[in-house]
Amino acid sequence: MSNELLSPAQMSEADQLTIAAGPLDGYGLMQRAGEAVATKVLKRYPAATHVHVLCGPGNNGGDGYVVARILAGCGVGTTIWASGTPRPETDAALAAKQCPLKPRPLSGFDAEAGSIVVDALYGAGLSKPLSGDDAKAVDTASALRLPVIAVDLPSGVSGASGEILGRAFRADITVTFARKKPGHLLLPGRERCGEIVLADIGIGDGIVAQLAVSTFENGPDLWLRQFPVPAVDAHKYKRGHVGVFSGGPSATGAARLSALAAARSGAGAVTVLSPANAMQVNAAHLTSIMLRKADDSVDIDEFIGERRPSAFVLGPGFGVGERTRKFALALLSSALPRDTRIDGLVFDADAITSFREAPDVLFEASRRSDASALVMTPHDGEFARLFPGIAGDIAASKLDKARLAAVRANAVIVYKGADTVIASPDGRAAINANGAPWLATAGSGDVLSGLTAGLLAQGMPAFEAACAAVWIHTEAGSLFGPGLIAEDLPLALVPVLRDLVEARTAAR
Ligand SMILES: NC(=O)C1=CN([C@@H]2O[C@H](COP(=O)(O)OP(=O)(O)OC[C@H]3O[C@@H](n4cnc5c(N)ncnc54)[C@H](OP(=O)(O)O)[C@@H]3O)[C@@H](O)[C@H]2O)[C@@H](O)CC1
Ligand SMILES: [K+]
Repeated sequence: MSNELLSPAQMSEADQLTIAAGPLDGYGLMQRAGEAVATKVLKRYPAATHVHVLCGPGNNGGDGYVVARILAGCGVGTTIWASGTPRPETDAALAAKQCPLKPRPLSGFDAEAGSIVVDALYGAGLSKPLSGDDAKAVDTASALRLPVIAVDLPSGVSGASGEILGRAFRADITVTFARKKPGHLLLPGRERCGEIVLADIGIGDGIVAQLAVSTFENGPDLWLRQFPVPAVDAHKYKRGHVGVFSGGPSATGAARLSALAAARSGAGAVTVLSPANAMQVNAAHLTSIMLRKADDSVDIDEFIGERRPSAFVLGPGFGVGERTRKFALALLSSALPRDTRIDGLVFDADAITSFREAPDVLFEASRRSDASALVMTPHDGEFARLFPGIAGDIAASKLDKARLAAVRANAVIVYKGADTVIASPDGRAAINANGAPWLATAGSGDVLSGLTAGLLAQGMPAFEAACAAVWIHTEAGSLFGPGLIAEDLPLALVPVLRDLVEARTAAR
């Protein structure tokens, strides 16, 4: 699997394991890294008049000296601008010695139009904010609008978190090695990477397998095997039944969007559970989707007992308050194995906000319930309401925060945004990078929660269902493009679902 994401510490471990296994040593890996970058420069910018290679004091700079040596050897006008000198007897020092070009101090960095910048200042070893000549070099490259190829990461971007330390280059291309790092996908880092090119430098899949990686880039590779494809003789109730709770008479649209998405996902039956006073409004807008009154927990119990639903959505348009808390807790206690078996619960929007004063009540109930059954889908504001301590931890990345929250809540957390992170209480996490700006529209989250419930109802495990729903949702948004409104989304899911079903069937 090549969708693993390696933290800088894991990358260095992979480096050490590869060296220990032979035949490549550290200098050999550096040669390969430099070759990969130089090849990209030559291919992508064959008409470049001059290449300026900015080299830092560590191994990222070492890669830079290799790039400069190769380019100069190919007859490309090349200048090295060095920020410090490599420590003696390191691979970087050897790479600098092997390079025939005399470095100039970075303080004097200047360039002419038509030239290219190779940023090899800092990569995995970035340890503090860029300052002084380094920061000035970022400003110069940006003011001159020069194309930038970054080695491993744009200098200034943290590979672990995607944070920008002080200043960072805005690369057109980032060439990274073996596997991507979380900082390539998390914002704001992702925006600084440009096109990301993954180069094989001799760190094999077997080496990566030894690292027991639990962070992934979200994509079908991660969950296609569990993606539901109905059997030929599938009865509608065998394909899962989703219950979606509706708000009052003036707040029913969100539930219907959610219900439509659940139906499109392939669930065999979907019921909108409506307060008595909103039954007429809902009835006027529903056709294939069923409708049932649900005013209190007795109604919920009856529905569960009679219709055996396999998943629920609670939250969209439902309202914040005591009634929502009661419904949420009733559903969680229904998910207990001694009671009716429910495959999945999706709590979104108001179901999350309703527990802002007492999140532990929710977490306790989820701990008592079937741990794998609950998926919560907070955006930034909702996340901060439910997990104020975690949200305020300035040392934690979005990836760390989602992971901590998943453990705290004993639930799969879909921490939404343009870089949605999905985290499971078992430690696995995925970052979604096929984000579409068109999805930032009212009601889009309601569609996501319905889609997630639809996949849960068809037996997909919670982490995989959440990852699949997020990916499908963003893919559909990208395909639809400009003009997208939430009403379009359930139908826009269809071509994405069709491709997945085909891929799944072909893989059988
Ligand atoms: N691992 C692999 O598989 C392979 C890795 N390879 C390459 O190695 C790179 C990692 O190398 P690396 O560990 O030497 O770190 P690197 O990014 O060069 O920086 C460390 C130096 O910079 C300094 N420094 C940091 N931030 C600073 C700042 N803001 N301002 C000023 N100084 C700062 C830091 O100082 P210190 O923190 O020690 O005070 C230290 O001296 C990796 O990205 C890839 O390109 C490839 O060769 C092949 C295989
Ligand atoms: K760099």
